[in-house]
Amino acid sequence: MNFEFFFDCAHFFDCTPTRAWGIFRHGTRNPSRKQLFRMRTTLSEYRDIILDRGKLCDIDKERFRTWNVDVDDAEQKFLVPEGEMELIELAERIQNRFPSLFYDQYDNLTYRFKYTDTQRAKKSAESFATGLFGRENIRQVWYPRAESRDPILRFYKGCPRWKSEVDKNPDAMEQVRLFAASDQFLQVLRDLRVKTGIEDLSADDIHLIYTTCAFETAWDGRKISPWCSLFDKENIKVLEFLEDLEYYWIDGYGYELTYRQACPAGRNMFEHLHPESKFPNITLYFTHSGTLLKYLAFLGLYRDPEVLTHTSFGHDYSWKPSKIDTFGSNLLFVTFSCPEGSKILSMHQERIIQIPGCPPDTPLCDYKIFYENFKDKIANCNFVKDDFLVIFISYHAIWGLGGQVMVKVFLPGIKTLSVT
Ligand SMILES: O=C(O)[C@@H](COP(=O)(O)O)OP(=O)(O)O
Repeated sequence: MNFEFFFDCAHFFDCTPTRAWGIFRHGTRNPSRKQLFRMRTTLSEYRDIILDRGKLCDIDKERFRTWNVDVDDAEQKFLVPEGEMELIELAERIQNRFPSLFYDQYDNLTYRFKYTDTQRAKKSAESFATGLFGRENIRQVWYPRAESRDPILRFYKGCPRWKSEVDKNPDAMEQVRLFAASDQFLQVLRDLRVKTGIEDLSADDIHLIYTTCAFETAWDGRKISPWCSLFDKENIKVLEFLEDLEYYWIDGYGYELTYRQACPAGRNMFEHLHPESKFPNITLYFTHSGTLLKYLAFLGLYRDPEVLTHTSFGHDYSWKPSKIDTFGSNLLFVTFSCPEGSKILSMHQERIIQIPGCPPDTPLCDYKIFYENFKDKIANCNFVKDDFLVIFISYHAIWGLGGQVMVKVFLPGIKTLSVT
């Protein structure tokens, strides 16, 4: 069903929006220090070779002639002006859609913002607040202390089991390695070696060129990055697929542990969306790519019937991080009070989405049905953290009402955090 028709309706017939819970990736940022270093060294050297013997038209060569890296190391991964605008405008659009819920006056009983302990997430939260309340009013906004290993906003940072079994597990990259050895990828390598005139250009170099093209396009869509001119459409499809594959196996459906560990965030969502929740009406979290992807998989979104492997190239599939995990990616859930009970509206990238298990023919899902879909995952969300077994026992389990007792059991010698 096409839900666009409902898109501008803050009120669905007799329903009124009462609560919201949103999780956002920060906006467009600078590359990491390591990437900046490689851009300054490797790419500057390649720029000179391309100018000398690259097979490009004059206009593309001209772009290379004036190219340099203009980002200070001290600002690695910082939010850029474009990223601020993304969050300001996103907030304005959300407010326009739900004006009665997203008031333009801040008060800490209505709003709760939280960001991770990074400049880009903090600045994104502040930009979002600017969009809601206006630049002159944002000093009143209160933010809780940011945590580097926030158990909700960046749950995987505190999960050594995921780190060893998935993130650092060489097997998790097997499909990526196989695709990097495929004819399709080797063709990209050949194409780029001819265009650049660099005979020993490596797969790593191609990745660096591809991400530089992506960053420079994100910073200013009106400017053409010279590095993009090295690719044709087919090359881009191949490189996009390689990234999709990597994110699938590291941050998505490849391993169940990856998305099961998102259950504390899921529980938090229900605690805040419940119609009788005592938390502020609007909760907004500003975090990272890794969180958004794992949370999408926790929700069962963009799941393909077939496992994504190196042979899936050219097939139709939904797990596309270049669309579902862009800078400024957003997931927003809104509780509606309706005559027949409470309902949930789910939105991803500002479009209404259907959560698996919810009826396909209506944008609003009964709160009870919505909760039922996740009840088991939330009830079986047990973590071992440091020396303590931390068990969340939910009371009022029905409807996931926001109440729980945290029990810590001392377990000497156990240092892993795991989802059981
Ligand atoms: O912090 C970063 O470098 C990446 C990966 O973060 P994790 O998945 O490691 O949190 O996320 P981004 O900030 O771009 O959203």
